[in-house]
Amino acid sequence: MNITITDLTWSASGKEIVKGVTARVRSGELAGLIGPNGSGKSSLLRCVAGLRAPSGGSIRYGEADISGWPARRVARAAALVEQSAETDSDLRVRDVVGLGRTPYAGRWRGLGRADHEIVADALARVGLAALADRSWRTLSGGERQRAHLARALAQRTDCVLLDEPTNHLDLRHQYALMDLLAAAEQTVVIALHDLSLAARYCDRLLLMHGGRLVADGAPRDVLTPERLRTVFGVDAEVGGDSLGNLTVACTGVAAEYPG
Ligand SMILES: Nc1ncnc2c1ncn2[C@@H]1O[C@H](COP(=O)(O)OP(=O)(O)OP(=O)(O)O)[C@@H](O)[C@H]1O
Repeated sequence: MNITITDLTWSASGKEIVKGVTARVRSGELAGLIGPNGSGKSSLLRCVAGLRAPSGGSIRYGEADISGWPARRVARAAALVEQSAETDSDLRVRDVVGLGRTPYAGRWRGLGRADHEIVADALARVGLAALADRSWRTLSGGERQRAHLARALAQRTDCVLLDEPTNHLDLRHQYALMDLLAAAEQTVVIALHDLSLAARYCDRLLLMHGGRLVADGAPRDVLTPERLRTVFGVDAEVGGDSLGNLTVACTGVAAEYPG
Protein backbone atom coordinates (compact mmCIF):
# COMPACT_ATOMS: atom_id res chain seq x y z
CA MET A 1 0.00 0.00 0.00
CA ASN A 2 1.35 3.43 -0.93
CA ILE A 3 1.56 6.08 1.77
CA THR A 4 1.04 9.55 0.35
CA ILE A 5 1.84 12.58 2.49
CA THR A 6 0.70 15.87 1.02
CA ASP A 7 1.73 19.29 2.33
CA LEU A 8 1.60 17.95 5.89
CA THR A 9 1.88 20.39 8.77
CA TRP A 10 1.72 19.61 12.47
CA SER A 11 1.87 22.20 15.24
CA ALA A 12 2.22 21.87 19.02
CA SER A 13 2.34 24.54 21.72
CA GLY A 14 1.73 27.17 19.05
CA LYS A 15 4.82 26.12 17.11
CA GLU A 16 4.92 24.56 13.67
CA ILE A 17 6.97 21.38 14.02
CA VAL A 18 6.32 19.55 10.76
CA LYS A 19 6.36 22.06 7.93
CA GLY A 20 4.65 21.27 4.66
CA VAL A 21 6.04 17.78 4.03
CA THR A 22 5.09 16.11 0.75
CA ALA A 23 6.32 12.59 0.01
CA ARG A 24 5.15 9.26 -1.28
CA VAL A 25 6.37 5.91 -0.02
CA ARG A 26 5.53 3.22 -2.54
CA SER A 27 4.02 -0.13 -1.74
CA GLY A 28 6.64 -2.56 -0.45
CA GLU A 29 9.34 0.10 -0.19
CA LEU A 30 11.72 0.40 2.78
CA ALA A 31 12.01 4.15 3.34
CA GLY A 32 14.44 5.60 5.87
CA LEU A 33 13.51 8.78 7.70
CA ILE A 34 16.73 10.51 8.70
CA GLY A 35 17.69 13.87 10.15
CA PRO A 36 19.31 15.41 13.22
CA ASN A 37 17.73 15.45 16.71
CA GLY A 38 14.60 17.54 16.79
CA SER A 39 14.19 17.66 13.01
CA GLY A 40 10.62 16.29 13.20
CA LYS A 41 11.03 12.58 12.37
CA SER A 42 8.99 11.24 15.32
CA SER A 43 6.36 13.92 14.87
CA LEU A 44 5.97 13.06 11.20
CA LEU A 45 5.81 9.32 11.93
CA ARG A 46 3.14 9.86 14.60
CA CYS A 47 1.06 11.86 12.11
CA VAL A 48 1.47 9.11 9.51
CA ALA A 49 0.40 6.57 12.17
CA GLY A 50 -2.76 8.58 12.83
CA LEU A 51 -1.74 9.44 16.41
CA ARG A 52 -1.45 13.15 15.69
CA ALA A 53 -4.04 15.14 13.82
CA PRO A 54 -2.26 17.29 11.24
CA SER A 55 -2.92 21.01 11.33
CA GLY A 56 -2.77 21.03 7.55
CA GLY A 57 -2.38 18.71 4.59
CA SER A 58 -3.29 15.05 4.32
CA ILE A 59 -2.14 11.46 4.68
CA ARG A 60 -3.47 8.77 2.39
CA TYR A 61 -3.08 5.02 2.73
CA GLY A 62 -3.59 3.81 -0.82
CA GLU A 63 -6.25 6.13 -2.16
CA ALA A 64 -7.97 6.73 1.20
CA ASP A 65 -7.46 9.86 3.31
CA ILE A 66 -7.10 8.65 6.92
CA SER A 67 -8.36 11.82 8.59
CA GLY A 68 -11.39 10.86 10.63
CA TRP A 69 -10.56 7.15 10.63
CA PRO A 70 -11.16 5.51 14.02
CA ALA A 71 -7.97 4.28 15.73
CA ARG A 72 -8.94 0.66 15.19
CA ARG A 73 -9.19 1.14 11.43
CA VAL A 74 -5.79 2.85 11.29
CA ALA A 75 -4.30 0.06 13.44
CA ARG A 76 -5.46 -2.53 10.92
CA ALA A 77 -3.53 -0.70 8.20
CA ALA A 78 -0.38 0.56 9.95
CA ALA A 79 1.59 -0.60 13.00
CA LEU A 80 3.84 1.82 14.88
CA VAL A 81 6.88 0.88 16.97
CA GLU A 82 7.69 3.93 19.05
CA GLN A 83 11.09 5.10 20.20
CA SER A 84 10.82 4.13 23.87
CA ALA A 85 7.66 2.10 23.84
CA GLU A 86 7.03 1.09 27.45
CA THR A 87 4.64 -1.48 28.72
CA ASP A 88 4.13 -1.12 32.46
CA SER A 89 2.05 -4.03 33.58
CA ASP A 90 3.60 -7.36 34.44
CA LEU A 91 2.52 -9.26 31.37
CA ARG A 92 4.18 -12.23 29.77
CA VAL A 93 6.06 -11.53 26.56
CA ARG A 94 3.47 -13.40 24.47
CA ASP A 95 0.72 -11.22 26.00
CA VAL A 96 2.54 -8.02 25.01
CA VAL A 97 2.95 -9.34 21.46
CA GLY A 98 -0.71 -10.40 21.57
CA LEU A 99 -1.65 -6.72 21.97
CA GLY A 100 -0.93 -6.52 18.25
CA ARG A 101 -4.11 -8.54 17.69
CA THR A 102 -6.30 -6.02 19.57
CA PRO A 103 -7.53 -4.24 16.41
CA TYR A 104 -9.07 -7.53 15.30
CA ALA A 105 -10.47 -8.74 18.63
CA GLY A 106 -14.18 -8.87 19.31
CA ARG A 107 -15.39 -6.84 22.27
CA TRP A 108 -15.96 -9.77 24.62
CA ARG A 109 -13.58 -12.37 23.40
CA GLY A 110 -9.86 -12.91 23.89
CA LEU A 111 -7.43 -14.16 21.29
CA GLY A 112 -8.44 -17.14 19.18
CA ARG A 113 -6.30 -19.99 17.94
CA ALA A 114 -5.34 -18.16 14.75
CA ASP A 115 -4.27 -15.13 16.82
CA HIS A 116 -2.05 -17.31 19.01
CA GLU A 117 -0.43 -18.79 15.91
CA ILE A 118 0.23 -15.31 14.53
CA VAL A 119 1.79 -14.27 17.87
CA ALA A 120 4.00 -17.38 17.91
CA ASP A 121 5.09 -16.69 14.32
CA ALA A 122 5.93 -13.05 15.14
CA LEU A 123 7.96 -14.11 18.18
CA ALA A 124 9.86 -16.63 16.08
CA ARG A 125 10.61 -14.02 13.39
CA VAL A 126 12.34 -11.76 15.93
CA GLY A 127 14.11 -14.67 17.64
CA LEU A 128 12.18 -14.48 20.90
CA ALA A 129 10.23 -17.75 20.80
CA ALA A 130 12.15 -19.08 23.80
CA LEU A 131 11.15 -16.06 25.90
CA ALA A 132 7.43 -16.19 25.14
CA ASP A 133 6.43 -17.06 28.72
CA ARG A 134 8.92 -14.79 30.46
CA SER A 135 7.67 -11.81 32.44
CA TRP A 136 8.00 -8.57 30.47
CA ARG A 137 9.81 -6.96 33.41
CA THR A 138 12.71 -9.40 33.13
CA LEU A 139 13.58 -8.54 29.51
CA SER A 140 16.64 -6.53 28.54
CA GLY A 141 16.22 -3.30 26.57
CA GLY A 142 17.07 -5.01 23.28
CA GLU A 143 14.72 -7.92 23.97
CA ARG A 144 11.91 -5.45 24.70
CA GLN A 145 12.64 -3.66 21.46
CA ARG A 146 12.40 -6.93 19.54
CA ALA A 147 9.18 -7.85 21.35
CA HIS A 148 7.69 -4.50 20.29
CA LEU A 149 8.67 -5.31 16.72
CA ALA A 150 6.97 -8.71 17.13
CA ARG A 151 3.82 -6.92 18.36
CA ALA A 152 3.88 -4.77 15.22
CA LEU A 153 4.38 -7.85 13.02
CA ALA A 154 1.50 -9.60 14.81
CA GLN A 155 -0.69 -6.66 13.83
CA ARG A 156 -0.42 -7.97 10.22
CA THR A 157 -0.68 -4.53 8.66
CA ASP A 158 0.25 -3.38 5.16
CA CYS A 159 2.45 -0.64 6.64
CA VAL A 160 4.97 -0.72 9.47
CA LEU A 161 6.30 2.53 10.94
CA LEU A 162 9.31 2.35 13.25
CA ASP A 163 10.94 5.07 15.31
CA GLU A 164 14.58 4.29 16.05
CA PRO A 165 14.01 0.57 16.55
CA THR A 166 17.72 -0.23 16.56
CA ASN A 167 18.75 1.96 19.47
CA HIS A 168 18.94 -0.82 22.11
CA LEU A 169 20.08 -3.55 19.76
CA ASP A 170 23.53 -5.11 19.49
CA LEU A 171 25.11 -5.20 16.03
CA ARG A 172 23.85 -8.65 15.08
CA HIS A 173 20.28 -7.78 16.04
CA GLN A 174 20.45 -4.43 14.24
CA TYR A 175 21.38 -6.19 11.01
CA ALA A 176 18.87 -8.99 11.63
CA LEU A 177 16.12 -6.41 12.11
CA MET A 178 17.05 -4.58 8.92
CA ASP A 179 17.25 -7.90 7.01
CA LEU A 180 13.77 -8.75 8.27
CA LEU A 181 12.37 -5.38 7.23
CA ALA A 182 14.09 -5.48 3.83
CA ALA A 183 12.59 -8.91 3.16
CA ALA A 184 9.12 -7.91 4.36
CA GLU A 185 6.44 -7.28 1.77
CA GLN A 186 5.00 -4.42 3.78
CA THR A 187 5.57 -0.74 3.16
CA VAL A 188 8.07 0.29 5.85
CA VAL A 189 9.05 3.75 7.09
CA ILE A 190 11.87 3.65 9.62
CA ALA A 191 13.42 6.58 11.48
CA LEU A 192 17.13 5.89 11.85
CA HIS A 193 20.16 7.72 13.22
CA ASP A 194 22.63 5.16 11.92
CA LEU A 195 23.33 6.44 8.42
CA SER A 196 25.35 3.39 7.43
CA LEU A 197 22.39 1.13 8.18
CA ALA A 198 20.12 3.58 6.36
CA ALA A 199 22.47 3.68 3.35
CA ARG A 200 22.81 -0.07 3.17
CA TYR A 201 19.22 -1.15 3.58
CA CYS A 202 16.80 1.58 2.57
CA ASP A 203 15.39 1.83 -0.94
CA ARG A 204 15.21 5.55 -0.42
CA LEU A 205 15.81 8.15 2.22
CA LEU A 206 13.67 11.05 3.38
CA LEU A 207 15.88 13.67 5.01
CA MET A 208 14.29 16.02 7.56
CA HIS A 209 15.83 19.26 8.77
CA GLY A 210 14.06 21.86 10.88
CA GLY A 211 10.66 20.24 10.30
CA ARG A 212 11.04 20.27 6.52
CA LEU A 213 11.76 17.50 4.08
CA VAL A 214 14.99 18.69 2.48
CA ALA A 215 15.88 15.65 0.37
CA ASP A 216 14.09 12.56 -0.90
CA GLY A 217 15.76 10.00 -3.08
CA ALA A 218 18.12 7.05 -3.37
CA PRO A 219 20.65 6.83 -0.48
CA ARG A 220 23.61 7.65 -2.71
CA ASP A 221 21.87 10.79 -3.96
CA VAL A 222 20.75 11.96 -0.50
CA LEU A 223 23.88 11.17 1.54
CA THR A 224 26.38 13.59 0.04
CA PRO A 225 29.29 14.99 2.08
CA GLU A 226 27.80 18.45 1.53
CA ARG A 227 24.43 17.49 3.10
CA LEU A 228 26.12 15.64 5.94
CA ARG A 229 27.95 18.87 6.72
CA THR A 230 25.06 21.31 6.36
CA VAL A 231 22.28 19.16 7.84
CA PHE A 232 24.10 16.95 10.39
CA GLY A 233 27.08 19.18 11.13
CA VAL A 234 29.69 16.49 10.50
CA ASP A 235 32.51 15.97 8.08
CA ALA A 236 32.08 12.59 6.46
CA GLU A 237 33.40 10.35 3.75
CA VAL A 238 30.83 8.60 1.61
CA GLY A 239 32.18 5.53 -0.12
CA GLY A 240 31.58 1.86 -0.68
CA ASP A 241 32.57 -1.42 0.95
CA SER A 242 33.94 -4.46 -0.86
CA LEU A 243 30.37 -5.77 -1.36
CA GLY A 244 29.36 -2.58 -3.16
CA ASN A 245 27.29 -1.20 -0.27
CA LEU A 246 27.27 2.55 0.29
CA THR A 247 29.12 3.51 3.47
CA VAL A 248 29.18 6.69 5.52
CA ALA A 249 32.16 7.33 7.79
CA CYS A 250 32.13 10.47 9.92
CA THR A 251 35.56 11.95 10.29
CA GLY A 252 34.70 14.69 12.76
CA VAL A 253 32.51 17.59 13.72
CA ALA A 254 32.21 20.18 10.96
CA ALA A 255 33.97 23.42 11.72
CA GLU A 256 30.97 25.46 10.65
CA TYR A 257 27.41 24.38 11.26
CA PRO A 258 24.53 26.79 10.85
CA GLY A 259 22.23 24.39 12.84
N1 LIG B 1 4.08 18.05 21.95
C1 LIG B 1 5.09 18.89 21.68
N2 LIG B 1 5.07 20.16 22.16
C2 LIG B 1 6.07 21.02 21.88
N3 LIG B 1 7.15 20.69 21.14
C3 LIG B 1 7.22 19.46 20.65
C4 LIG B 1 6.20 18.49 20.89
N4 LIG B 1 6.54 17.34 20.27
C5 LIG B 1 7.73 17.58 19.67
N5 LIG B 1 8.13 18.84 19.91
C6 LIG B 1 9.38 19.47 19.41
O1 LIG B 1 9.39 19.31 18.02
C7 LIG B 1 10.71 19.09 17.56
C8 LIG B 1 10.75 17.82 16.73
O2 LIG B 1 10.61 16.72 17.61
P1 LIG B 1 10.66 15.22 17.09
O3 LIG B 1 10.57 14.34 18.29
O4 LIG B 1 9.67 15.04 16.03
O5 LIG B 1 12.13 15.18 16.47
P2 LIG B 1 13.03 13.94 16.01
O6 LIG B 1 13.59 14.30 14.69
O7 LIG B 1 12.26 12.67 16.12
O8 LIG B 1 14.18 13.99 17.10
P3 LIG B 1 15.11 12.85 17.75
O9 LIG B 1 16.08 12.45 16.67
O10 LIG B 1 15.81 13.60 18.84
O11 LIG B 1 14.25 11.74 18.22
C9 LIG B 1 11.60 19.06 18.79
O12 LIG B 1 12.20 20.33 18.94
C10 LIG B 1 10.63 18.79 19.92
O13 LIG B 1 11.09 19.35 21.14
